[in-house]
Parts: sequence; C-alpha cells; structure tokens
Amino acid sequence: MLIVTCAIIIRERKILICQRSSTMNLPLKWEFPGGKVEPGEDEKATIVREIKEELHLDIEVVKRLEPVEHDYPTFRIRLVPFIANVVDGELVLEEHADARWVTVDDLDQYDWAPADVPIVEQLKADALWN
Ligand SMILES: Nc1nc2c([nH]c(=O)n2[C@H]2C[C@H](O)[C@@H](COP(=O)(O)OP(=O)(O)OP(=O)(O)O)O2)c(=O)[nH]1
Repeated sequence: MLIVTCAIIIRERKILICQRSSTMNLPLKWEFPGGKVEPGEDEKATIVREIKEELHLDIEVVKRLEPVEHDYPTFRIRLVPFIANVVDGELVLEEHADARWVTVDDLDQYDWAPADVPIVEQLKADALWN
C-alpha cells in the first residue's frame, strides 16, 4: 500500500487544486498537491515538505481528514488529506501542469484522480472552511 499525503490548501474561501503533468503517473488528472510518505517520516512532515518542494509554499496544517483508500489497476493507495493554510511563499509550479484557486462549487468541473473523488464529495458536504 502506497501512503500518500495531500493538502487541501484554503485561502479566502478558495481551494488550491493542481493538475498532474503529462509525464507523471495519472497524467493531466487534477489532485490535491502532495506526495508519498518516506520511510520513517511523519505524515504531517511529509505534506509540509512536499508542498514546499512542489509549490514553494509554506503551509500550516489545520486538520487531518479521514484517509481514503483506492485500488488503481497496478497499485493500492491510502490518501491522507490535510486541511492547511498558506503562511508564506509565492506559488511556483515545479512539477504540475496547472494550478487554480477554485470555490467548492467549481470542484465538480475537473477531471479528478479517482482516489480524490471521495475527498471532493466530503468537501462539498462539509463546508470545512466555514
Ligand atoms: N500528490 C497526490 N497524489 C495523488 C493524489 N491522488 C492520487 O491518486 N495520487 C496518486 C498519484 C501517484 O500515483 C501517487 C503520489 O505520487 P506523487 O508523484 O505525487 O508523489 P511524490 O511526489 O512523492 O513522487 P515522486 O515523484 O517523488 O516519486 O498518488 C493526490 O490528490 N495528490
């Protein structure tokens, strides 16, 4: 099982969503940015590190949500979502094809990585940023 963290970064009631590049696994799918937990690494440390590496943003974690498990054809993933705020930095895309700040009502318009769909549904239901 691959353990992957992802960040739901909220600013001014919008959520940052990112599009995977054409050379990544799950090309051009939209996701919440993040990455794999390294051996011995704390999940919260992973998400802070990945967001700095991929987007040049410093985040503070607000809350951990329930992990989602998903079976892809060739691997199984546990996706661990964290609600986070930006504390410093300007957005730079080191790996992604695109990134957008969107409202919760816009989330349905994107072609999500399949593992993210339950997280999108949870966000629509819970209005966690209120
Ligand atoms: N980061 C991220 N990965 C996701 C999400 N949903 C989803 O299915 N995945 C999958 C895609 C990849 O197979 C895996 C994470 O890979 P990654 O390429 O983002 O992780 P990484 O930065 O640690 O990888 P690497 O390039 O360093 O090897 O999880 C998501 O919302 N965010």
